[in-house]
Amino acid sequence: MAQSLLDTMPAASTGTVLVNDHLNYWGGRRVKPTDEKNAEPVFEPATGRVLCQMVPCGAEEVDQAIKSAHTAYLKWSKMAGMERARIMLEAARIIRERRDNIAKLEVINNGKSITEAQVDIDIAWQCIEYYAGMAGTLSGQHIQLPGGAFAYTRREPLGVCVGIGAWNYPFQIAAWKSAPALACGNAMVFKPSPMTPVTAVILAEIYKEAGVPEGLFNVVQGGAETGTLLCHHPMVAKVSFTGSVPTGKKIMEMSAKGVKPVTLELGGKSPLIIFKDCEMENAVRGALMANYLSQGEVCCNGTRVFVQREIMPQFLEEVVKRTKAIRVGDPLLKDTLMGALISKPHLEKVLGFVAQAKKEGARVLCGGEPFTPSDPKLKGGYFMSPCVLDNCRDDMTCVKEEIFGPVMSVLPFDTEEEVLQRANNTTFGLASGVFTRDIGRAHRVAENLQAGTCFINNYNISPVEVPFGGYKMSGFGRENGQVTIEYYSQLKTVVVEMGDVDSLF
Ligand SMILES: NC(=O)C1=CN([C@@H]2O[C@H](COP(=O)(O)OP(=O)(O)OC[C@H]3O[C@@H](n4cnc5c(N)ncnc54)[C@H](O)[C@@H]3O)[C@@H](O)[C@H]2O)C=CC1
Ligand SMILES: C[N+](C)(C)CCCC(=O)O
Repeated sequence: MAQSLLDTMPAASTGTVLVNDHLNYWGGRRVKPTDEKNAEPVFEPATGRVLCQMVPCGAEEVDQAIKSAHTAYLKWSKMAGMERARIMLEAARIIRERRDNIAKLEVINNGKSITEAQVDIDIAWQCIEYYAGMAGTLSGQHIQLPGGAFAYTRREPLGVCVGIGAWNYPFQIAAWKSAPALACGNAMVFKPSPMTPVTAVILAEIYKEAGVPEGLFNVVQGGAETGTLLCHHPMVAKVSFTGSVPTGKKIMEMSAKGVKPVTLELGGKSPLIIFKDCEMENAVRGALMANYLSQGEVCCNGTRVFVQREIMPQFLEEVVKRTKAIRVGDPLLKDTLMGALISKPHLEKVLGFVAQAKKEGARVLCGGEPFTPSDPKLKGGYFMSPCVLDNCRDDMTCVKEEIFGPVMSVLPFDTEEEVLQRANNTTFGLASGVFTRDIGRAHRVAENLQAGTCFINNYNISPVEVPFGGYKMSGFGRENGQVTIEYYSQLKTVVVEMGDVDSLF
């Protein structure tokens, strides 16, 4: 069924698509929701039109999805790692083949530009390909003990893992969570954000087509209530979450009741530090990459841009010029660089941050206003012009809180010591960045920034080989990279005696 929805994508344009397929998926097929009276409309951000209905799953449905995952887990976990690898590689291949159609559907549901969505889908199949490569490498240690005795360790899967996703990278988040989980021999029940329910189901269908056992990757729809049911379910072994800090805390509390390990990818207010010896052209590009991907709705964005005072005028001039040139509009058009924000309330929240910043003394150098593209079909869309704020101070709301929109706050600094102290003066610690030509300084700053990632002379690139995750209240656990295998598996120690038992009794 979804294949037919994907097949209609080449002809699809903004404002034309309706999704009528069922959006739940378990037992290897799309499942009709039981209680349609709780349906919530899902909007196409670029037009404000209803795209589909999202019907939250109740306890019975969540239970069915988890049981279906458990049945698949029993088969999948016993397969050779190499066999799991082969199936995952096939899934990656199918995604690559349908990349443009999946990206289009992602744009229609999420509002980001097609160019970005294509990159997101590429990162998704690369992630699955990467962990396919690791599925055959799982191994333990052999430890020699006295008298010929020895021990060995085995890396074993956890069981049924739950993934709970945010709306900013709907397909990619589902891939980032499922790829390492599946590589290790786990099954997954994934709950997308209620605002972006459409593409995770496509991933479920692709895994099935590639040959995973029925039920290995399932999708349940819903919001907080459905998420709560997932976290409390006794057959769930682990929860991996991407979203806000307040929800992350709740996930951790709920998981604590069942002593379930959690991975939390939470918000940020990351610093980007630009020293006067930087290569200016690259620093400006980096600042744009750090703030405007996905309409600024990115957890690791470098939204506090610290610029050394001597180069501030030159930096601002260039950044403002480039920001004004960003073409906002129909996200399915190739030359659009910024699409629509996720929802009307979210757009209003972001504009509210800009109004508050003005009140607290910031100066708007450009943007920060609702934007209505000239195309009449886009007049109900959630667009705004990207914004640069100057005259910012560390105590302003726009500098302290995660805005999750295209709003860059620029702050002057004088010395390395001062900027490090100010950059670290936050409860968040997801990412950070530094632009300088002094390699000693670059690595010193990287060492001293309290964040899970530090980009030197770039920002917001995300190769799947590289671990990603937070310090402090930005969460813990990692996604991507080799290390993530440890977050989706557990270690068994087997101790082997070769002699007689030397009993103390
Ligand atoms: N770190 C990141 O990547 C993200 C950060 N955010 C931040 O969070 C703000 C609010 O966005 P939301 O989508 O409302 O984030 P959220 O953190 O409330 O939702 C994220 C996911 O958690 C689920 N959820 C919500 N309450 C739950 C509960 N009690 N138990 C289990 N699951 C639950 C949601 O349905 C969604 O799938 C944004 O404006 C932004 O500042 C949002 C999305 C992603
Ligand atoms: C892909 N990347 C690095 C720009 C963002 C991924 C993290 C997120 O979910 O916001």
